[in-house]
Amino acid sequence: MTKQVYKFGGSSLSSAKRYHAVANICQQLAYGDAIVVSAAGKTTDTLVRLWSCYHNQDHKGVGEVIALLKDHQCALVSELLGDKSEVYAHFIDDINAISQRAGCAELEQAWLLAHGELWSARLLAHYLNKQGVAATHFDSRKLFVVAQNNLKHQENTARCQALKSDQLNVVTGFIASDEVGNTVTLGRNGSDYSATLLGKYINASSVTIWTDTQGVYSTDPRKVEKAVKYNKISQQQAQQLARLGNPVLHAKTLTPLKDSDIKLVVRSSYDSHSDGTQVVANEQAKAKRFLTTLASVDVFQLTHNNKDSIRELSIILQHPLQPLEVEGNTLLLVPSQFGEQVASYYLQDAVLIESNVSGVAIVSEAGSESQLLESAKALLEKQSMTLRGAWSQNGFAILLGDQLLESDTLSLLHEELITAKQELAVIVAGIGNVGEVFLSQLNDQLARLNTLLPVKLVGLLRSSTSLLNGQGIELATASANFKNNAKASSPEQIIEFIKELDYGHKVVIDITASESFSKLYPEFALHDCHIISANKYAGTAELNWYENLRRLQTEKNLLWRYNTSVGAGLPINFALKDLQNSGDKITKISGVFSGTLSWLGANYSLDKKFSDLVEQARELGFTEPDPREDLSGRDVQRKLLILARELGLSLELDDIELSAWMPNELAEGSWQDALAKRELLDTFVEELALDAQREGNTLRYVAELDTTTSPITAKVGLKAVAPSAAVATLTPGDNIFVINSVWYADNALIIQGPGAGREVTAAGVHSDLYWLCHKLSE
Ligand SMILES: Nc1ncnc2c1ncn2[C@@H]1O[C@H](COP(=O)(O)OP(=O)(O)O)[C@@H](O)[C@H]1O
Ligand SMILES: N[C@@H](CC(=O)OP(=O)(O)O)C(=O)O
Repeated sequence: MTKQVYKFGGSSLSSAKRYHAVANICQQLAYGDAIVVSAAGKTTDTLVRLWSCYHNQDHKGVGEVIALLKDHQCALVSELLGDKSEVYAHFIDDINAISQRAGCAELEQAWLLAHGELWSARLLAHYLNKQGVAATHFDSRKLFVVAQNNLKHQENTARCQALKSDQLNVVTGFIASDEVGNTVTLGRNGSDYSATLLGKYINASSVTIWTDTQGVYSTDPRKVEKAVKYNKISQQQAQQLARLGNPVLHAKTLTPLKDSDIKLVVRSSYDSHSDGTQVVANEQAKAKRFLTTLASVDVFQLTHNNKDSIRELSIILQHPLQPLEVEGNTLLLVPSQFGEQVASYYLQDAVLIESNVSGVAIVSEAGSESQLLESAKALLEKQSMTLRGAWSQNGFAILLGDQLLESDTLSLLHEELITAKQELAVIVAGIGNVGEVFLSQLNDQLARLNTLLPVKLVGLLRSSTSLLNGQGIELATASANFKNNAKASSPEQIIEFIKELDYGHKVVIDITASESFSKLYPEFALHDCHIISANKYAGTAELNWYENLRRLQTEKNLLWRYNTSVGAGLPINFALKDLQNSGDKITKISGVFSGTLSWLGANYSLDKKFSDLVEQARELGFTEPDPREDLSGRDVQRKLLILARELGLSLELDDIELSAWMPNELAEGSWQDALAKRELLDTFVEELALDAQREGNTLRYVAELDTTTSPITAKVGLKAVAPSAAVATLTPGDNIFVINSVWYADNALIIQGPGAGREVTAAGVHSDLYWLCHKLSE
């Protein structure tokens, strides 16, 4: 049976709530799997502080830090297992042992630091037991032995056979032992390395690193809001990032995976449903760009490039070192904490040229490093940063100065050097009427879009067939290509395709009118896909579903544009958003929201039979094949709901009062059946029109939303209006949106024009796509 390894970092175990979330993930695992844990939250940092107080003989400090550790762990254990539990008692014994050793100068650093992981493994295993899951905790000092700085792989593989196949195995990360049983650590952040080592030792099929971000991003998403999550990154770039000190993966994580088929994935324990980032073989991922900060490094110049010495020093420090070849010189960048060790290792063979400097590294596709370095230099100099060193080499560039880079400087660099290169993959669903026109316009639009960011069409979908090509589909021949090469495809296949797309950004453009397709939107969001929809179903779906989708999109920084779902190309949603963003408060929206009903309203008069007019409209292609879909008013009701939700109102479709432009008796059977009873329709309309005429009014099919009434008025139906009213003087077929707000109180803002039609709708979708590209490139 194939086994899997799951590693939960400190960020995933920082509180009782987080342990609970981790336990929920573990519930899904199979017995025999291994779970590698780090110390909870910042426990290792606290233990390092304790060591430093002890080392400096700061007895008061020792007491204070021990109290801190006690507070944190006791709270965790009490909340999860109670203070009468075996784990609680064991922890108290441990802390007493630490205090006692500190008191009699017998503390040993690695032994002390090991406690964070020991506490986590014990607590998680017992907490899983409490939840009915069989789990045992293992002290990895009994599994991983190191001799002269080298792991004894053969022996360790044999030792790891001790893991149980009928339980979950919770193993401490970060720690190992030497040949005589003394504790050693694998370096800060070393639990990632423990996880891949264990993966190798137990021949696991995958190792999943669970952390607090949804994967590996173009830069730290906590510092740069617009950081882009990558679905796939190459092992080479992951390694490069890690060597430069990026914390998302420890520098040695990839070493045990060399020449193995073990998959490596980074995922978020905060959002266990989302895909993470797969770290794949170099040829399976496009080269990406990354920014990573460097804090407190020393730069040494070596008198000669001795690769063996660098390798040996990396082993001693448990930190892979990255030599830089600059104009015939070899430079070595090391975290300042190792500066003294490096100096005493090399003695006269290395000269310290910069001490305690900070800055940034850019990891990029080969060939662009020197250009990126020059651009970054110019940007940083503009920010008044004095550079102490700037170098580039195959695959990366480094810029160092006196200060750590602030978020705004990082964001600027990210915007100028990283985002600009992210490609957008476009999948167009629905290539019928409007879709065809959209595609034919896309060719011309591409030049404009490409000035913002590179855009590539990768998928064309119809209801049950699709043409999918992650490398890109030639636009000029796309329609013919679809006709000849489209294959039957299920929603699952489409989702899988989207999941695997190796692009910085992805968007599904939904030009279908399919409710079942709209149900896939949450899946699109889970796979980091933006959405543009002309389709009205998702925007008017049941509130709970709709709000969950919105929440997911917000959490993942995803954009959803749906301007054409109301009023085709008319910029109605845009206008509402814009007014609200500029501080206005919209009080009322009313108007005629259907081209068909607009045409019928403008052309009807008492000297005509309404049913004849409807038939005429149907023959002209102005109605749906079954005109009752228009006459029911359901479509207008959906449009009003989309606008109401745009204003932040939590309404359901049925909260909007609906009266159809036909009597209920006509709803049954086919349109032909309804036509057989056409006099019912004619009388229904005639009576209402006569009533209106008596008051000097005329009939229009109107949608109305008024937020100033209590309760809110939201209704759709026929209304008698003055012949001079804006809704009555409309060009037949046009839509009109009448907006009242605090600023447009007495004199309404009116948006009017064709609210349907292939060209304007397709152009409206392009407007959304342009907006999306603009936003992504900002
Ligand atoms: N490019 C990046 N992608 C994702 N996270 C990053 C990146 N660069 C820096 N980070 C930071 O790495 C952190 C995860 O590393 P770490 O705190 O060591 O996690 P853990 O405790 O799970 O091992 C994230 O919280 C994030 O702030
Ligand atoms: N607890 C150790 C090891 C580790 O890997 O931690 P994390 O997985 O939280 O980065 C450290 O802080 O260095």
